Amino acid sequence: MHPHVEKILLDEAQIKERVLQLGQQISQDYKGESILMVGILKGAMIFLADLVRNIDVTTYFDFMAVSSYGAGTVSSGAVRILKDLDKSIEGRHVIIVEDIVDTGLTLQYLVENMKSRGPASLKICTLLDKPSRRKVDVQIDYNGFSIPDEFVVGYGLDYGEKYRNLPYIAVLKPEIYQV
Ligand SMILES: O=P(O)(O)OC[C@H]1O[C@H](OP(=O)(O)OP(=O)(O)O)[C@H](O)[C@@H]1O
Ligand code: HPA
Ligand SMILES: [Mg+2]
Repeated sequence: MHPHVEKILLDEAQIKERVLQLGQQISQDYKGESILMVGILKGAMIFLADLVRNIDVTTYFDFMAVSSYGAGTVSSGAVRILKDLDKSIEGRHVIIVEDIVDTGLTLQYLVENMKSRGPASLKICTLLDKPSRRKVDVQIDYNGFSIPDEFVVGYGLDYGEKYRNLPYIAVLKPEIYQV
């Protein structure tokens, strides 16, 4: 275990099993269609990479990068586009892939933004949901795990850009968040 980690919330085996289930469910729901998975950088990168390997319908990728947290643990509330999609999503079956839905502000912005581009359908898939922190109502179609109100890192999620490479989802020791 990494020395900065206080506790592991979800270990590698739990994540692997749930990601497999989500992939199977998406494959079933989109049978005969092709899907465009839009990964939200950087956090969703690892989840997306594992998820798509469990999907057996025709799958395309695109990416968007937005940022609202900067270096801290509190959302600034203002969502900035750092990288936009490469191509039009008009008429496509789009799934937004997120690592976590916390206040919901990022997702609300993304859903409104993408709906205006005329996809054939739009669904949301997130690995983690922190429902107790929600500030705006957002509909999640595929959720890996609901977690308590703790700032988590690992499996793509960062604190100050660190810890994304941990293979599990963990909470850091309090003294790490304070510095
Ligand atoms: O529901 P919210 O309160 O809006 O929080 C969720 C968003 O915050 C994180 O992104 P971040 O801005 O940290 O970018 P990152 O993925 O590059 O770390 C996370 O990846 C989600 O996109
Ligand atoms: O708990 C979290 N961890 C990392 N990034 C986040 N962005 C929103 N919530 C979180
Ligand atoms: Mg972040």
